[in-house]
Amino acid sequence: MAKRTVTEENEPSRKKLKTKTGKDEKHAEDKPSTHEKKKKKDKSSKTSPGSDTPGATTSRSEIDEFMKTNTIEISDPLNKENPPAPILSFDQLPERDHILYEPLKKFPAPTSVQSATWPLLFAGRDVIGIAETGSGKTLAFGLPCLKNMVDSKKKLKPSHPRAVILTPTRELAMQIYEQLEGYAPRVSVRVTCIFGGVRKDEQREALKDTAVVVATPGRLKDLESEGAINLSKVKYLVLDEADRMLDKGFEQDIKDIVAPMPVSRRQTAMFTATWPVAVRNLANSFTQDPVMVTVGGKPSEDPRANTRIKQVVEVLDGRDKENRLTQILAKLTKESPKGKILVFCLYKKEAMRIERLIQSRGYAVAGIHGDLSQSDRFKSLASFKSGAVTILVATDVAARGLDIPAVKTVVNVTFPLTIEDYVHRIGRTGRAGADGHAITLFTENDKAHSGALINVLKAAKQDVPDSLFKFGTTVKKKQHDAYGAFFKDVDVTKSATKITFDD
Ligand SMILES: Nc1ncnc2c1ncn2[C@@H]1O[C@H](COP(=O)(O)OP(=O)(O)OP(=O)(O)O)[C@@H](O)[C@H]1O
Repeated sequence: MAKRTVTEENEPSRKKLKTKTGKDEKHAEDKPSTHEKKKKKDKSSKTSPGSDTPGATTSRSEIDEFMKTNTIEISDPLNKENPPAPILSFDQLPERDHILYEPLKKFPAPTSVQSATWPLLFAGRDVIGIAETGSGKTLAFGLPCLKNMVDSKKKLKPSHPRAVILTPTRELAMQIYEQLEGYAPRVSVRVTCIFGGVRKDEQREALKDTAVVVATPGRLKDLESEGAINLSKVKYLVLDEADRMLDKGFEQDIKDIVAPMPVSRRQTAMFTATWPVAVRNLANSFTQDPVMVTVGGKPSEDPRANTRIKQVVEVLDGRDKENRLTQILAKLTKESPKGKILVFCLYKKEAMRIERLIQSRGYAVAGIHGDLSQSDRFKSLASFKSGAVTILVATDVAARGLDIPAVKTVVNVTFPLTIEDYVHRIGRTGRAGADGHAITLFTENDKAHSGALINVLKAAKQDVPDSLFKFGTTVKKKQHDAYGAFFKDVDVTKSATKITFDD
């Protein structure tokens, strides 16, 4: 794969991509033909309970009970009265004995989001899946992707992958790749992971013979524009962390990447834990008759945190933060010397300062932020994952999606830019059914977030400190177009020129 990652290289000269795809296909993206619509409609009726599909062997009352207990809502524009039923066990997967599913045996049952989205995705429907952090979304979109590749009768054309999974950070791309690699080789499906910050040579080579590409948008666009990859045969597209991918920072890149893959000829899956109003309309333009699946209640203005995470908010004077942080770390490490602690900062410079502070107190600590080289970012992550260091200081590049085993506590030294980022940050703990703990230091500077934070705390049945109420309960409308985690991952000591994202 292009985990075949290497060191820096010079920028090669870029060729304009010459493909057969052109205007006609772009038009097709806007307006699917009646025939194509009908095809998808047929697929939708196939998934109704009682038909020959996964889920069909469970009684309606069992399904209703399951959906109620797990607060699953499924809204299908093509089948409003009788939306497709979830599957309740791995036995109900299509071709249940398929070799692809064997590694699932290590899990007791599908998670709620897998139960609800698998019947839809296996049947070829577009899906927008919204479920709490750490709930198994990667396999929710990953397994149907691999099955789709297995079922594909056509021979793979060199450099023409059939599936693309887009994700905002390099670490996340690698993590998705690693999860898929637990399944793909069993069915001889080749998966390649590409992202920026490393050499392109091996990525170009790997792209020649791959069915599935897991990528960050910038590098994929780059390789596409130089002709190393042609996306016109893509029939399965995933936007992981979909709200992040559709906000202003990535929107244009995503549009450019999907342009050669008409919406009518591809299946699109979008997954996330947070679904801000700002991106919802845009999401519709990337999908065709998507089924909306929500686990844990309909998405509201305020995102929902995983309820197994105990959230503690401490309101304090900004000048006391560092002292308080060292007290917290002393207490946490005394209680649980091996317990992993993830410390979030907003700025790169701040993260470096806090890392130094923690180091000066004698702790083994690593850092991860946008100023580090890619290999240092991977090294930090690996040593935190393995437990070689128990404290990791990070900016929001690590807020989303990263599945680090047994993070005991998340500490927010500085509040993130958006309430969605808060939910993603604390979601690094309490994963896969475990309990978690998050401590947030909140100062007057963060008061614009008090209303939204109070709502998140209340919705997750957490205590709201009186001191937080004094900042007000109004929820401010998003003011900045570039909502999202990375906006402030810039060097604030330089005059700001360009906001950079992972590529
Ligand atoms: N059916 C299952 N039962 C138990 N654990 C599972 C199951 N499916 C996946 N997992 C595990 O749950 C953990 C979290 O999964 P994953 O990383 O896909 O979460 P996520 O929903 O994408 O989280 P986030 O919103 O933070 O990106 C992983 O370690 C994964 O192996």
